[in-house]
Amino acid sequence: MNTNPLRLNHLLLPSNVLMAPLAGYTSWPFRMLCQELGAGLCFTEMVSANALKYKDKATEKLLYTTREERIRAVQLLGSDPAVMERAACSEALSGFDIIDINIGCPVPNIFKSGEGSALLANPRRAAAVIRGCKKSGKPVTVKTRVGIRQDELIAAEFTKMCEEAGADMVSIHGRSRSMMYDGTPYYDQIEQAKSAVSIPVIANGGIFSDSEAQHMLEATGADGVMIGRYALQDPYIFSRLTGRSVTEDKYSLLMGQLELTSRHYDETYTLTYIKKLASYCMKKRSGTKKYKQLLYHCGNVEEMKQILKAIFYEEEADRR
Ligand SMILES: Cc1cc2nc3c(=O)[nH]c(=O)nc-3n(C[C@H](O)[C@H](O)[C@H](O)COP(=O)(O)O)c2cc1C
Repeated sequence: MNTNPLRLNHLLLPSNVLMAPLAGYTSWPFRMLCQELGAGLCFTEMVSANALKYKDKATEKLLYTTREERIRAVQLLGSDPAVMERAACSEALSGFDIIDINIGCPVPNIFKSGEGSALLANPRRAAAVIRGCKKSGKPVTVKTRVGIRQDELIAAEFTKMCEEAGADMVSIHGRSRSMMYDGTPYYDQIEQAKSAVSIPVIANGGIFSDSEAQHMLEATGADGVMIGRYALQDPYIFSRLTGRSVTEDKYSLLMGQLELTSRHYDETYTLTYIKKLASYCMKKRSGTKKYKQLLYHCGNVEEMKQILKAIFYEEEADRR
């Protein structure tokens, strides 16, 4: 695929293949991995603007980053412009370069509270939220969907509103809220949105292979693509699409993630994250039930190393 660096306000993203924010996965270790493999930008998972004021341990973990992450993007969830402005300008986010606003989350309790994809029905409020976040002086990006219902798709007008309110980039998940995470994305909606604005538009949704990434780019004319779930099962998609050479096999990659996570997070967090990631990495492989059981009963990091070795090193060696 023809990939290239992407200008976002004053920042130059090294590639136009982006990693989607994924709650429970896109913590600092996984973002570092995607960066190493060629992803142009990664986002924290969504962080509630309201929760920021409590400074609790869970939010602290979500916001963990280091200078080794070259461009740091935090995603905020909220619908009160004043609260969002305060969060975007807060000391807690001072280490981040980009503020991304979640206008796509379909989860019922978030939707009912007027946040996430509910803001698609309230463009004036969404515009005020964007203007509030812009007070941080940082580039502000929006991640949204093509609409709430399939019979009322509004990608072009909503993206135009985002640009007018000051957004520096809009990533569009080509599905409506009602479709949740399934079904063919509306490529035409993303294409119309791209034609309506001059800021970068990123196309997201349903990319599960290199050829689907290529197709997404061609069908929408977008400035880049954003990959979500598929990157968990095959993070190498970033290196293939961007032409970056990588020698590490899956076993070394997972061991690297285990080492990195255990150095920066507590053991409970490390084990939970590695169990989920290793399970994703086993997708499409047969006979993995016994390994999944081993993974889920594993109680410490040393034991986890042995299990990863059995699954990803010895198994692979047997196959060769
Ligand atoms: C487990 C999971 C967690 C997600 N968390 C977030 C999130 O925190 N913020 C967000 O904007 N989107 C979130 N999404 C949506 C993804 O970023 C992406 O838009 C969606 O999965 C479609 O892309 P894909 O088909 O490539 O996975 C999440 C999706 C999944 C499956």
